[in-house]
Amino acid sequence: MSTSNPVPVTPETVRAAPKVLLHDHLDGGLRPATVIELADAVGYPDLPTQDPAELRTWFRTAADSGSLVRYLETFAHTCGVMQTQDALVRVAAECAEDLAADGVVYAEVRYAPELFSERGLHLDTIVAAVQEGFRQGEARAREQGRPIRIGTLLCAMRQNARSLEIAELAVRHRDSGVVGFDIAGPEAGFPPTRNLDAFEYLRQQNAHFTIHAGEAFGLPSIWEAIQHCGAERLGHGVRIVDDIKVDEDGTIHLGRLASYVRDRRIPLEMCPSSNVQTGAAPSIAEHPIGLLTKLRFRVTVNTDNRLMSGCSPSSEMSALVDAFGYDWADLQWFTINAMKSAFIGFDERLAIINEIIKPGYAKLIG
Ligand SMILES: O=c1[nH]cnc2c1ncn2[C@H]1C[C@H](O)[C@@H](CO)O1
Ligand SMILES: [Zn+2]
Repeated sequence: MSTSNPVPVTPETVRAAPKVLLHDHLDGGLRPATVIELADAVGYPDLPTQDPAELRTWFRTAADSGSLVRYLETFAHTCGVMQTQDALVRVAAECAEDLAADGVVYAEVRYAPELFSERGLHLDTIVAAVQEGFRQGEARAREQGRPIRIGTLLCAMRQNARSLEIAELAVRHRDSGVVGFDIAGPEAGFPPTRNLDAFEYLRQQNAHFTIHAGEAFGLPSIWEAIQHCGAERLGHGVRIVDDIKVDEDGTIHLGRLASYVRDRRIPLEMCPSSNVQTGAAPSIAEHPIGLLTKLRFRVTVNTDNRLMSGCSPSSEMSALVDAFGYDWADLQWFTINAMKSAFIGFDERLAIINEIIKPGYAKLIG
């Protein structure tokens, strides 16, 4: 990791570095001003304030509860304004632009279509509108000299039991940019095995899926997600540390599940700021990402919900630089880990690694 003439690692240079994002919720990343404008346009009356700066602070504070269930309550306001095709196109386009401006070159953005049908939008219409928005945002980003590619993941909400229907929706739209499936929502009380029919269907369709697991609930959730459901990646997966023991003398013991996750290179979609807010980790400095990175799990760095956490892909990476002293080689490693773990084709992943990520970091490493 020694370098001849590296560019200093600062928030600005980290922002300029190529990054890859696998775990970012569309309804958790709206611009505060957009929430307010859309609330006005669609007639949503329940926003806590009409001032963008105050709203930004409100989301962050309200999500800072130490509980996943209360954290999730804040999404009522974002989903509340995402109930028309125009709103969905706009939110998706701005998402692509914002990620591109932060240096993201490839992102998988997820959302639950069932949450946007309160006013009667059909699920297929919702997916088409979001895809249209991403294409518009990609085009604008390209014009601004920040090309980005966005793949979409469709989530089913654990508490709603509509996962097979959403899995079928994802497969129906696989040729227009939907690259995978996920289940989200409250974890405790809603084990991933409640959705086995959806996962079975996806496997039969050779489709990809990840599962939020090991965030608000521990090892049984991770074990079920991998061994019963067949998840290719873990959303968060942070509680895998419960299966790792560190002796006082520093000797490290991996349990069978932790070994399996590491040996099979199962990607961990880690979201440090979100985990601190929901109580899954005490602080960034004490976040298990430090240990898991040291042990060379397939760690990736993600935002989860940029609005609720007041973060961006680059701020999340910079926070890790501050906490753990990571250098460009580490940041490149996270980025390549993420790109290797994406749900697009092998040839496309390789092209982004070789043509964009490696040359980008080579310039920074010096
Ligand atoms: O970190 C999370 N865990 C579980 N569910 C989540 C998380 N972040 C967002 N969600 C939920 C709230 C959104 O409305 C939904 C789809 O994006 O996914
Ligand atoms: Zn999430």
